[in-house]
Amino acid sequence: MKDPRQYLADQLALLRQTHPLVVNITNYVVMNNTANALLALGASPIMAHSHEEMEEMLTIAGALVINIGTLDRQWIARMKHAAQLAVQMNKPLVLDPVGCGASELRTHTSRELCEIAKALGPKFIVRGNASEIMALSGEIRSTKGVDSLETSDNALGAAMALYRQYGCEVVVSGETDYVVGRRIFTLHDGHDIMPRVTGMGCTFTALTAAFAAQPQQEYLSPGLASAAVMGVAGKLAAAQSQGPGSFQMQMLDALYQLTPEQLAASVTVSELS
Ligand SMILES: Nc1ncnc2c1ncn2[C@@H]1O[C@H](COP(=O)(O)OP(=O)(O)OP(=O)(O)O)[C@@H](O)[C@H]1O
Ligand SMILES: Cc1ncsc1CCO
Ligand SMILES: [Mg+2]
Repeated sequence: MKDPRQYLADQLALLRQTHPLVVNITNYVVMNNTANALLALGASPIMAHSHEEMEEMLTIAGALVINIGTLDRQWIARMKHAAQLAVQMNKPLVLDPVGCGASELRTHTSRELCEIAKALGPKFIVRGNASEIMALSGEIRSTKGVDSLETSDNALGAAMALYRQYGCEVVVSGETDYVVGRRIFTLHDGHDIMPRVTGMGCTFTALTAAFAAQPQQEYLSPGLASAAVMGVAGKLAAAQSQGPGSFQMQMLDALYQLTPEQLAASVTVSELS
């Protein structure tokens, strides 16, 4: 990869030209927020989950999000079907294992989806908070819910284990974001108000899919691009906000206003050697 900053600027500029379509199977809590975040950044969302239309959806889409946030038996069947189609059609898939570790159902379903999606290799990406990534890898058995009890620093080993097991890029969010693939990057942007707004992680996941939908380059790290965008937009939005309510609104505006130059200049990224 050329300089990661140049890569990030190019990725954002490309997204603004191509408006990639992202199909989202996601949870009831965040459907509206994530659709708006994708639009604000310059991508195009569609929320769809029925068996009958999934093949057509993936034909026109650049990538698929599977977010297990409000799963049940029927949704799980839809998620597995969509994941199988994504593999057959070689479409990038980003999994958000929301609440993995909070129930056996969530942990088991996340692992089943990983088993299906691993055939995609680096076109499969897992984005979760530290607790979710540690539970998915088996490093911890249970978690409190959808919010992380662990720091992302503690999840680096689990992320590396998942990368080895499934060949996927693994993105761990938190005060430090870790992007673990063939190379490992850390980012120190964002703001501590972000975990006080529901669905910021789900937005991170959806934006990851928007970058995954971009035409391939020499080395593509959709998680690096989305981590940078979330972090820099988060910093800018927090500076304009009084609390979680105004932050949500400011975040959409920041995603909309963010320029490739600003992204490259403001991101705090380094590579672990
Ligand atoms: N303490 C923090 N300081 C700075 N940024 C943070 C902090 N905690 C989280 N973030 C940022 O907030 C965003 C969401 O990460 P988080 O780990 O809260 O996701 P999550 O737990 O999956 O969220 P949700 O399930 O509500 O969607 C990321 O962009 C991350 O970098
Ligand atoms: C709060 C919550 N519960 C299930 S999904 C979700 C959105 C944030 O992950
Ligand atoms: Mg989450």
